[in-house]
Amino acid sequence: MQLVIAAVGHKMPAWIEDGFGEYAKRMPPECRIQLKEIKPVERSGSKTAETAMAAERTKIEAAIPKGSRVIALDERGRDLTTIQLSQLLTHWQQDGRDVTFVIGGADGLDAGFKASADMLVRISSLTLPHGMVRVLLAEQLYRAWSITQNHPYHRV
Ligand SMILES: C[S@@+](CC[C@H](N)C(=O)[O-])C[C@H]1O[C@@H](n2cnc3c(N)ncnc32)[C@H](O)[C@@H]1O
Repeated sequence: MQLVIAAVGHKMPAWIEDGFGEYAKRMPPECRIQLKEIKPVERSGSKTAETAMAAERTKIEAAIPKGSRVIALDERGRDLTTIQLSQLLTHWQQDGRDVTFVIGGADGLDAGFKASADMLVRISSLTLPHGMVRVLLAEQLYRAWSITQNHPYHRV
């Protein structure tokens, strides 16, 4: 199983890249995180947020591996505890399908895309900057994996 993070946004500041890299590099080969950055669609002239998000949706869908389970990140999504995430990770590893987490851009994710995702998940009920979401997600995936391994990183 491969974990993919498809994230609208590129040219992130070094502190985001370092933070993401710190957790991504800790993941074992059988649970590697692959980051696919999607260049945001330019917001200009008559383009509405909806038009831009629809164009980003097309690029996001092109980045999702065929057959992958899709988890959309959204502040209105379902709350998961880290333990629940670790249980999901175990389940995903057993069924072997890739899992793609999708992080939207400045305006968020296209409504139709969110409706079609397998799951809508939030990290908090606060609106977070998209760069920070990829760092927090990578840390939570590492923490969830460490729980499945009884690794001392996670303390109850
Ligand atoms: C700046 S936010 C977009 C905010 C946008 N106004 C909205 O309503 O979704 C950019 C992306 O970061 C992710 N994001 C932001 N806050 C989040 C949270 N609390 N939980 C999960 N994902 C979040 C989502 O994928 C969102 O599309």
